This record gives sequence, structure tokens and C-alpha cells, in this order.
Amino acid sequence: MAPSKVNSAGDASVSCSQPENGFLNSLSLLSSEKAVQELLQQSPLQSTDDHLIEFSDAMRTVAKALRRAAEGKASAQAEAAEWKRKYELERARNLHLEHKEQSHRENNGDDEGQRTWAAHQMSNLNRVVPNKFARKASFKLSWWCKGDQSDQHKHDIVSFERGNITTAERSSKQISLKWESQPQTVIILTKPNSTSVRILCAEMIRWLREQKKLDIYVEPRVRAELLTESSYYNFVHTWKDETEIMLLHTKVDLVVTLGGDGTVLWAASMFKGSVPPVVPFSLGSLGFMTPFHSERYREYLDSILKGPISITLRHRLQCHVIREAAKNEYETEGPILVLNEVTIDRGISSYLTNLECYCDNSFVTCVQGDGLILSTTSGSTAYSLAAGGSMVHPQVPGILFTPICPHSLSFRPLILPEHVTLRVQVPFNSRSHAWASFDGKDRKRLAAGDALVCSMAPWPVPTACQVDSTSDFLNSIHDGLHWNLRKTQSFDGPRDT
Ligand SMILES: NC(=O)c1ccc[n+]([C@@H]2O[C@H](COP(=O)([O-])OP(=O)(O)OC[C@H]3O[C@@H](n4cnc5c(N)ncnc54)[C@H](O)[C@@H]3O)[C@@H](O)[C@H]2O)c1
Ligand SMILES: Nc1ncnc2c1ncn2[C@@H]1O[C@H](COP(=O)(O)OP(=O)(O)OP(=O)(O)O)[C@@H](O)[C@H]1O
Repeated sequence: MAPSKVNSAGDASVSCSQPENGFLNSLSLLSSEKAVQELLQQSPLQSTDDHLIEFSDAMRTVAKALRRAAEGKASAQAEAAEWKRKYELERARNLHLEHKEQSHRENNGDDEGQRTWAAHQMSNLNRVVPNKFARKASFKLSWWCKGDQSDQHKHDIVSFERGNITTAERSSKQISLKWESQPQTVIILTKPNSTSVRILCAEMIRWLREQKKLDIYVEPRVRAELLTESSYYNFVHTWKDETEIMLLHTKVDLVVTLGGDGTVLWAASMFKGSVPPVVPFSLGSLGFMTPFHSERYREYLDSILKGPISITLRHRLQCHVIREAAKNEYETEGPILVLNEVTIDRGISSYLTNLECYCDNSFVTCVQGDGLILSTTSGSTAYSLAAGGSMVHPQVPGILFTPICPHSLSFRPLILPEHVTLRVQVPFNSRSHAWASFDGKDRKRLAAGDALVCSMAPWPVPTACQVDSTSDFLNSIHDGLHWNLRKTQSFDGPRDT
């Protein structure tokens, strides 16, 4: 970098060569600042000459700017190093988990090996549950497709035998649930402040108790409402605190939701780990994930309690907010599971969001616009659709990467494979904070340097199908969204001859 020069007209100019990465070299900056200071000391500052006073002021400003640039770069380098350290810690932890899973599979033989790591984790949790809850009904999930009688499903969809690469096995076959023992406990979750829901809920509880002899759980709010109607509902169970909610999956055989899609999202959010099968009854205006009509609840529940039933395994995303201020990974907040999507947007800020996105080790892009939606395939018909994302069958494993109002003409949405980990980071030079929301709820502020890390969760939400996964999906896009509805052209008129 060349030292500062004073030209014949007395103007100060600082010329500097531009290194490849666009940053000024901090050492050269510091040495040029020193040169400027030396020049200032040599200058006759006491001189009454106005030009020289102006010149020395200008030099001071230049010196200050150079110092700031050098400091800024040093701090950015330190921050980058800290982020790299955090990222490596996280990768090391993931690798460790993978190894553990691998050795767990190897130690337990082939059959056990087909169980997921998640199932292993959940069984650890189950061990602490007292015996009185051990009467949960067992069921068997099997792969079902037309003409295929086999229960077997190879987990490896790609075969490499003898150098021939084939993908004979498909991952998205219909899943069927068959009860191995009679379901005994049902939890009913309801949309609040709705008279029709309250009436249906009371009627359904009475029917399930008297005709099906089932134990019933409801939320504390609902139990209180039922008891104000009649003391008959004294047998209905509820829970007291978060700890009891955490154990619900060990007691409950079936979850019934009465409401719209929001109630299905609410039900999913109550289960931080494994989720019992969910039967969603439609009492909302759209009901994309609620294929069961409430008027025919007796008929539907009768057949579901007998089984077998078709299931849609709806994948969830697990999200971690990593705070820049956290000293190590253990200080990050616990995972948040979403069934639809996590959205990172500009909140009330009037500035563009500036979000750096990484997929595993690769830089994806920088989102400048209103924000970004990371969606499951179940969520593809919700906010992501409104932002221009594709509609994807819920059984397709993948993560949708959909920008919200990007300030660029060429930013098309992406669909990424289910095994990737995404990191969305608010850069240090961002003009504003960003906000993350989870299935449209729980907004969290992301300050400069904070990041959101998101990957597929090991605990999907099994929802009962009215017909089967594909028919239900197509019915929803036809009935709910009026997809591709157009009057058919009449036969008369011009045509190819
Ligand atoms: N511009 C938008 O379309 C927009 C904006 C904000 C939030 N949302 C969606 O709302 C969801 C929260 O739902 P809520 O019921 O708690 O809020 P809400 O009561 O505001 O309802 C939002 C609407 O989205 C529909 N919806 C929810 N999940 C869906 C899905 N998977 N497929 C098709 N439609 C779906 C609901 O039926 C409802 O009509 C968020 O997860 C987000 O996807 C959409
Ligand atoms: N049990 C619950 N407790 C608290 N909030 C709930 C519960 N069930 C649903 N909600 C919330 O109530 C809101 C509305 O629920 P839902 O979407 O089911 O009904 P809706 O708006 O009438 O349906 P639609 O969107 O189809 O018209 C959602 O934001 C949801 O999160």
C-alpha cells in the first residue's frame, strides 16, 4: 500500500492497492496510519495558514478512518474464527452421534439395526416411566403398496450389488398401521373459543367412554369447561405441568384433534419427541391436514380403533437458535420442532433482511428481501405456497427453501434433500435484526451473529388418512385450494383438422 501523498494543489489523497478478497490489509492500514501521524507531526500546525489547518484536519479524519477500518477487520476476523469453532463443535457432535448410532446398530444385529436412533433415544426416555403407564396399546407399522403383500421394506433404497446400481425399492410407499393390542387411551385436543368444538368434544367424550370404554385426556382448560357443564366429566384426565406433558406420549394411544390445521400444528407441538397417531377432525375453514368430517366421527373412530389404517408420516424440522453470545454449544436454546415451517423474516424492521445461508459445508446464497421459509413438505401448501414455493406430497422427504419477496429477479425456490443441515445466519454487518417464527408462533429475535440451524427431526407426526396419503393430498388441493379449477373448453369452436 502506498503512503499518503500531498499533491501540488494541497489536496490529501490516499491511494491503496485492493487485495483480492476486497478487504484492506489491517497491517498495512496500521502502518499507513502511523505514516499519516508522522506526517502530521512534521507539519507546521501552529501556522496561521488556513490551507494547512484544513489539510491537517483532513489528515486526522483519514487517520481515524484507517484506524476504524483496521479495528473492524480484526474484530470481523475474530468473529469468523469463533463461528468456525462453533460450527466445528457442532459437526463433531453430529459425527459422534452418528458413530454411536452405527455401533448401536452393529451391537444389536440386523433387526435391531433397522430401528432408528430416535427410537433408541425414546426407549431410554420410556425406561423412566412408572409401570402404571405401561399399558399403552402396541401397534405395528408396515409398508403397503398395491399388489405387494410383503411387510418387509428395505431401508436402503439403492442397491449396489455386484456393481449394479438399482433403486428397485421406493421410499414413499403407503404406510399402514395395525393395532396389536386394543387402544385404551385417547387425548382430545380442541381449538379454543369455539362453541361447535366444545359441543362436539363433550359428545365425543361421552361416546368414547360409554361405547368404547376408553380413558380420555383433555387440556386443563377443556376439563374445567366440561366440569362447569356437568360433574359427569369427572373421569376425564388432564395434566398439571410440563413434566407431565413430556410423558404424555407414553400414555396416549391416539390423539384426536377438533379444529383446523392450526389445531394439528398445536397437537404436534405438544410432543417434543415421538408422537402417537393423530386423527384430525375438520372444524375449521380450510382443513388441509384434517380429512375427517366431524359429523361422521362415530363411524371414523370405530374403524380407526379397529384398524388397520393408512398413515401419512409427516416429517418435522428440528430447529436450534445459536446465539452469538453463547460461549459454547451447550448454551444454545433447546430444539424447536415444526410441522409446517420455520420462517426467518424482517419483523417490523423496514430494512431488507440479509441472511447468509449454508447447506452442510456449502454456501447457498444470501437472502435479501422480506425473509426465508424453511418448510417441510407438509408445510409446502401453507406459507411456502403463498411465497411461491411448490406444492409437494407430504410423504416426499425434503426441505423447501423458499424466499419471501426476494429483491432479485432470479431467486427461485429450492427443494433440498432430507439429510442436509441448513444454517441461516444474520451477518455482523446486517442493518437490522431478523425474527424466527415456528409454525407461525413463538417469535424469536435473531441479532447480528445469531444463527438458526435446521435439519429433519427424527420424530415425524403420523396422521391417520381418510382414504390414503395420496388421495387425501389430492382431495385437499382440489377442495381446499381449488387447484387448477377452470371451466372446461367447449367442443364447438376451432380445432385441428
Ligand atoms: N401468507 C400466508 O399464507 C401465511 C402467513 C403466515 C402464516 N401462514 C401459515 O399459517 C400457519 C399457522 O397456521 P394457524 O392455523 O396456526 O394460523 P392461522 O389461523 O393464521 O391460519 C393460517 C392458514 O393456513 C392454513 N394452513 C396451516 N397449515 C397448513 C398446511 N400445512 N397446508 C395448507 N394450509 C395450511 C390454515 O388452514 C389457515 O387457513 C403457519 O405455519 C404458516 O404456514 C401463512
Ligand atoms: N388446543 C389449543 N390451544 C391453544 N391454541 C390452539 C389450540 N388449538 C388450536 N389453537 C390455535 O388456534 C388457532 C386457530 O386454530 P385452527 O387453525 O385449528 O382453527 P381455524 O383458524 O378456525 O381453522 P382454519 O384456519 O381452517 O379456518 C391457531 O393459531 C392454533 O394455533
